[in-house]
Amino acid sequence: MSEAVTRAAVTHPGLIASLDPLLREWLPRQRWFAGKGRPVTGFSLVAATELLPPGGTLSLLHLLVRTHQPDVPTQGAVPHPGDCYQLLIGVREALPPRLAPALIGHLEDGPLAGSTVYEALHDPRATAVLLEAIRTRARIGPLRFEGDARQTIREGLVPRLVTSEQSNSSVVYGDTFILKLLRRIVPGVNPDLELPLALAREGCPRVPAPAGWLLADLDGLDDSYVLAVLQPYLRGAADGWELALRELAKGEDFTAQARALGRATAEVHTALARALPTVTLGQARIRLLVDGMARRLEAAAQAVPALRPYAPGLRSAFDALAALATEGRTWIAQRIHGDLHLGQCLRSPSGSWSLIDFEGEPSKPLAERRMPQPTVRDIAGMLRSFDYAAHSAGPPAPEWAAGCRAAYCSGYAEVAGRDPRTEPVLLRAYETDKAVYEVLYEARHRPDWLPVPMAAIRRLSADATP
Ligand SMILES: Nc1ncnc2c1ncn2[C@@H]1O[C@H](COP(=O)(O)OP(=O)(O)O)[C@@H](O)[C@H]1O
Ligand SMILES: O=P(O)(O)O[C@H]1O[C@H](CO)[C@@H](O[C@H]2O[C@H](CO)[C@@H](O)[C@H](O)[C@H]2O)[C@H](O)[C@H]1O
Repeated sequence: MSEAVTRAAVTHPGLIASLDPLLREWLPRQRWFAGKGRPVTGFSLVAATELLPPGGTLSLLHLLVRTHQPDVPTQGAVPHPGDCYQLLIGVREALPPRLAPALIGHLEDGPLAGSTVYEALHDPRATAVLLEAIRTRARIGPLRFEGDARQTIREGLVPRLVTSEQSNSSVVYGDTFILKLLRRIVPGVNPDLELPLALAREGCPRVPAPAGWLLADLDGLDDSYVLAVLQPYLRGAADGWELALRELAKGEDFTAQARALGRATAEVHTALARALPTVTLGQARIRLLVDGMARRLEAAAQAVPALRPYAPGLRSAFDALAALATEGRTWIAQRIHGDLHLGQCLRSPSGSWSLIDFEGEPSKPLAERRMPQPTVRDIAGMLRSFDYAAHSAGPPAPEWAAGCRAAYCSGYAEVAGRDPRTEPVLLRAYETDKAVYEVLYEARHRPDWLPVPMAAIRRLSADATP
C-alpha cells in the first residue's frame, strides 16, 4: 500500500503493508465487491484506525482502502481514482474454529508475522466494539460514532452477522438493532442515512429511525464519509418478495397486502415531500430524463441482442413522454426511495409494512441518487416487482400481477390523493426504463432469470399509450 491520506492510531504501520497481498486475493471474491471482472493491481490506504488498545489477543483494524483497477474508464482526462471500500480486519495469533469461515490468510512478514488475518465482522468480540462505540459516542482517529439521544442502546447486546447475500454487510445486535456497514463508500451525504433521518424528523413510522451512525472525517476533504447506519431491528419481519412468492405458491390472493404497501409507499412519499425540497420538471429537464432513458436502452441493446427487435417500441414510451413535455406538461419531482422493489419492504408480525434501504442504485453517483424525481419512478419499481413475482413462481400468473398492481395503485391513491394510473405516459416510460435495466442486470448476474423482464419488454414495446 502506498498513498496514505490518514493514519490514525495504527501502532504497526508495517502491518498495513503486509496485508496487501492477502487483501488483493480476498477482496475481489467478496459479494459486495463492485469491480468484478477487472484485475486489482493493488491498494492505497485511505485510512487505518486501530479500534482496540494494543497488546491484547485481538488487533482490530478499521480500514478504508482504495482499489487500483487500471482498466476502469477515465473521467474525461482524469484517471478514475478507484473505488473505496470499508473493511474490518481482525488479527489474532490463531483463529478459533468457529471463525474459520472468516479466514483471510496468514501474515508472512512484518511485525506480526505468522498471525492470522480474518474478516472481523464474523467475530462477536469485534462487532461488539462497534456498538459500544456508538453507545458511548466514541471518536477514534478519523472515525466519529454518533447516535440519536432519544433512543437508548443497552450495553452488551449480543451481535451476529447477517449471512444473506447483500450489497453491504449487516450485523444484528440482540434482535434489537441492525447495523449496516456500507462497503463501497463515497464522500458526501448518503441517502441511506439522510432520508431515514428526515423521515424520523417528520414522525413517519414506515421507516426504522436511525439510532446511530458512523462517519469518517478525512484530511483534505470537506465532506464526511457515511460508513454505517444503526436502526431498530424489526424482529420476525418477512420481506415482501418472500411473502409474495409464498402466497403465489399457495394460490392465495395478495391484493390486501399490495394495497397496504401502496398506502405505506404514499405515506413515505408524502413525508419526504414535506421534509425535503421539491422541484417542477419542465420541458428541458424532461428532455434530459428521456435522453438518459434512451441512452440506457441503447447500451442495454448493445449488450443484450435479444432486446434489439423491441427497441423501437420501447423508445416510443420515451418519445411519448418527451412529446407531453413539449406540449407544456410539467411534473413535480421530490426525493424518493430510488430503488423500490418487494425485497425492500418488510412486514412485521403485526402486519405493518416498513421500507428499508434508501441507498438508491449504488452504481449511480451520489449527486444523481439525491436528485428529486417523480414519485412514479418508485411506483414503477413496485409494479415491476409484482410482475417479477408472478413470473418467478411456477407458471406465469398475469392476473395475480394485474390484481396486485391495481390494488397497490389504489392503496397509494387513498393516502396520496392521486392515483398513479392517471399518469400512464410517465408510468410506462419509467416501467420501460426499469425493465430495460432489469434485462441488463439479469443478463449479467442471473441469466436464467432473463425471460422474466423479457416478458415485460414484449408487453411494454407493444403497449402504445393513448
Ligand atoms: N430494520 C430492519 N429490521 C429487520 N431486518 C432488516 C432491517 N433492515 C434490513 N434488514 C434485513 O437486512 C437485509 C439487508 O438490508 P439492506 O438495507 O437491503 O442492505 P443492502 O443494501 O446490503 O442490500 C434486508 O433484506 C432485510 O432482510
Ligand atoms: O441489490 P438490490 O436489492 O439493490 O437490487 C438488485 O437486485 C435485485 C434482485 O435481488 C433486482 O431486482 C429484481 O429482482 C427482484 C426479485 O429478485 C424483483 O423483486 C425486482 O422487482 C427486480 O427488479 C434489482 O433490479 C437489482 O437492482
